[in-house]
Amino acid sequence: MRVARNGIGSVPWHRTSMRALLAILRIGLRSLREGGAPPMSSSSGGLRGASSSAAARLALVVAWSSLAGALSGLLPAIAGVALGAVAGREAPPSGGIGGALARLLAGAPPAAAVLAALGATLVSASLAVLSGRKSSELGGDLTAALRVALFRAALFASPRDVDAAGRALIAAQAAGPAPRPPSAGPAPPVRGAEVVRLAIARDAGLVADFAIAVATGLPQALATLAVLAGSLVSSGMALVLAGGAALFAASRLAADRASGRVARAMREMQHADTAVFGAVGEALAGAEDLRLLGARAQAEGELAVAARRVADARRRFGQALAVSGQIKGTLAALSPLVIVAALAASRGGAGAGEVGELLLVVPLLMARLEALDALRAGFIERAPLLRATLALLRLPEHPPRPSGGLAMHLDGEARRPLSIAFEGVTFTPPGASRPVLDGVSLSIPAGAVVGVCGRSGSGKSMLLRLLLRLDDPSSGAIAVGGVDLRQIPPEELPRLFGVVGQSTRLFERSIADNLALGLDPAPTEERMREALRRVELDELAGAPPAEGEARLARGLATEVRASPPSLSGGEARRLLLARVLLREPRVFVLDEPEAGLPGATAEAVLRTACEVAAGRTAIVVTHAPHLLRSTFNVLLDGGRVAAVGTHESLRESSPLYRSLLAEALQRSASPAAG
Ligand SMILES: Nc1ncnc2c1ncn2[C@@H]1O[C@H](COP(=O)(O)OP(=O)(O)OP(=O)(O)O)[C@@H](O)[C@H]1O
Repeated sequence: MRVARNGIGSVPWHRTSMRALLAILRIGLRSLREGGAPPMSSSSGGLRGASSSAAARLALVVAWSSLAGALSGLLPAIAGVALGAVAGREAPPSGGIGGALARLLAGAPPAAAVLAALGATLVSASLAVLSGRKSSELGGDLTAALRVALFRAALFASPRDVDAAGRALIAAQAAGPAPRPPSAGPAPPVRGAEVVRLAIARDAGLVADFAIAVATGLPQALATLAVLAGSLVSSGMALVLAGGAALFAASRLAADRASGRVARAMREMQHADTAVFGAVGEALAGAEDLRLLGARAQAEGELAVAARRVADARRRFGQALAVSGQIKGTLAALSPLVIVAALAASRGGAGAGEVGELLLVVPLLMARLEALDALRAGFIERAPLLRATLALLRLPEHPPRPSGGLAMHLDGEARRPLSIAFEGVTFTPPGASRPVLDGVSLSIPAGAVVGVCGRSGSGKSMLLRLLLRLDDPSSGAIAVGGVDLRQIPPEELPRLFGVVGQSTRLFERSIADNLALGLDPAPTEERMREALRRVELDELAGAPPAEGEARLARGLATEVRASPPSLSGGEARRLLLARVLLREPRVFVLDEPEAGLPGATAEAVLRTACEVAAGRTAIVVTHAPHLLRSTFNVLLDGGRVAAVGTHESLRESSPLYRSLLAEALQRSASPAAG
């Protein structure tokens, strides 16, 4: 028996895969029921129409499939009776379903028996078509619902966890005794987030299709086999059942090794596909950087390696599939032997009806056993995919919600500024050997604008990450307005903090859409224009061009493009500030809002930022302390608070501050900086 490598222990594959599939199905159906929208969303979501009692639809599909399967199990007996009637046999078959049917039709003209057989065949085929249609509809809806559920899980989780899950997914696909691909050089790098993107785009469909195949194929095959078994045993043809089962068992044993190879080849192929997807995503996003670095040929080479691996894996998959198919085909071709053996056992006592029934029973028996085997192989092949998909769906939400009684809301209070307190905050990144922040205690009064400075790598950005709950302290606590951050529901954080960070980005949509992102109701155009004017972006506010100015004024409908960029660095930074302004946050968090801008622009942007923040609590990280002459400043060194004070007092008391000041002044004075 195959044993799953899933970290759960030595649990057989079929139990873990089946459990994973059921759990995924439950999550998918729940997502379908919820309309595919996250619980906090106010929109109804596009799937709600399709979601009406998803579980009931699934139950109906299972019922149709079972009925279609049971009826097709009856068809050989019905056809046998019809053949017997046409052949003019006097005595009806003694036992079984055939006997019962023959007795039912006794005395009826042969044409009636033939019509009954045709009618039953038609009904069975119609049921199968109906169940097929319903199941493919459900499969489409389930794919959409799983995509949404996977996307939501990834979006609400910590990026660290998403990256780790993506890497684990690839590791699971690579697990097992798959032969290392012989060609194509070193393995392409794995990008966790890209793997998760592919899981949402591709794997959701694979998993949904498999779930529906199991939900329809399993009951159909079992129902047919149960009816066939009942019919054969009751009519004294148990030998046919035993012969068919023996032949199938032999085929399964022979094909088992081959389907193991198919499973490994399939995983290898998915792995290689993922590498291509990751390489394409990264290279296209950084195409201009690659060109400027002269690294386009290298990127092309890496993609070629990944693409060659897919070709190799596909070839091996095709070979393994052909061998496994041949083994099954050859043994299926031997199935007439079972008929011959059954006829020999009847010692010539079989009439046309029985012969006809046997001719239909054996292929049907083999087909249904093979359908069951295909599902079994499917479970083996997809075991890593199912487990990894479930792990993705179960990614913990970040930041975690406060448990019921602990939740505190800052919303009810007047919109007065809030104080901030760091108390003995230490943070060591997962896997790192030493803390990035070490016992930081800091008290920021309500309404103060505080500058944070320090050398590169001193922990300035990390301090802000912890305040924004992008990470949580390893020890110590942070309080805002006297409330521990961990007690504030995560959905309230966007209204609490207005952030312009080093990597805060605009999205590829209009300026108005960028400004309104996350605000419900969206601000009026007039409010947007006012915010743009406050950050000195009059041109984007739609003001007419100055007299004699050739450039046409750009307005709120102007599309933001990242590559090539449609806004200058300074414009983009000001637009981010306008976005923060519109949110009316309680605390401004600005991480080097002037970074990368030339001297005069940097100073102007920082001045605007401080004006925007005036009267509210604000933390401004900057490399240029001289830009924060009027604020109370905190100096970080090696993850610790080295000194606090006004610009003047720090200049007098701290050699580190003086040297940072000198470096910053030198930078802003040098032509390269401006
Ligand atoms: N996941 C991590 N694992 C290990 N070290 C990390 C991790 N994240 C950050 N660090 C380290 O923590 C230190 C502080 O980083 P941080 O980004 O806060 O510095 P900073 O003061 O903002 O620097 P800069 O001014 O250059 O932006 C750096 O040395 C950085 O390499």
